[in-house]
Amino acid sequence: MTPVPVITIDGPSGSGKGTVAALVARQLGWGLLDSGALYRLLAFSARNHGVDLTNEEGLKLLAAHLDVQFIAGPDGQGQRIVLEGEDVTDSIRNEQIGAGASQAASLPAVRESLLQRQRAFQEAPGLVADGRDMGTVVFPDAPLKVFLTASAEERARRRYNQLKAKGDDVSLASLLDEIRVRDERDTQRSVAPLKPAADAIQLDSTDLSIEQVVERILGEVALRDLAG
Ligand SMILES: Nc1ncnc2c1ncn2[C@@H]1O[C@H](COP(=O)(O)OP(=O)(O)OP(=O)(O)O)[C@@H](O)[C@H]1O
Ligand SMILES: Nc1ccn([C@H]2C[C@H](O)[C@@H](COP(=O)(O)O)O2)c(=O)n1
Repeated sequence: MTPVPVITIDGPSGSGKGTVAALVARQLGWGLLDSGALYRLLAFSARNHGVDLTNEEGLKLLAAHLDVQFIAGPDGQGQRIVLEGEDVTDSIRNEQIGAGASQAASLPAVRESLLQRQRAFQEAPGLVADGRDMGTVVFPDAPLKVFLTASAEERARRRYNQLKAKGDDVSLASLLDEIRVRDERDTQRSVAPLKPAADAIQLDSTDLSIEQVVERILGEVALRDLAG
């Protein structure tokens, strides 16, 4: 039987993975895995349940029992994320939860605990999965792997514009610092560090628009005849 095709999009924070993955998935009519959301949900849940982000055993248990639903939005709208019956889609999108997610994600037992949950997203007709280790660990046999980057300055600028548009009070300099700290932790951890898979296509989006990145990826899909 032909395996369900997976496109993996890995890269550092703010490179545009989530935005591009959602657009590619929508264009192909495939499912979407926002793996970073799982680590964010864990950090959010840990805060709610009073579990310290260094408590590996406690986080492992929490990860194994995360009561979460990803609900596809109506056409043209993003998916909603529901944790223990509460819509937390927006509450998990801030730099504090992002930093907590990065901290929890450095613990081997936490990653192991979330592995099967991520692989269960591989359903017909196909899956677009974004994160840090989609191509290296979670879906090593994916027929198309993309490693999406952009300069730290450009990523901080994108994040600044995104948060400003939401009405958040943010500073470009501190966002750049946070991005650098997160890059350092995500690339230097001992398990599943952020790095391109040996067979990944590397795409620097610093000077590309979102539409150009999506087009490049869809071009690779067509080259490999993945969409049937
Ligand atoms: N090529 C691009 N040009 C300009 N802006 C972009 C580009 N790609 C993404 N953006 C914008 O940058 C912001 C961050 O993008 P996104 O959330 O997709 O990044 P990410 O890599 O998924 O980050 P994280 O890993 O922290 O979730 C969004 O506001 C998005 O619209
Ligand atoms: N596959 C993944 C996805 C995410 N993480 C960690 C590291 C990130 O800093 C944090 C938040 O992810 P984001 O939502 O910003 O993509 O979660 C990881 O280790 N592996």
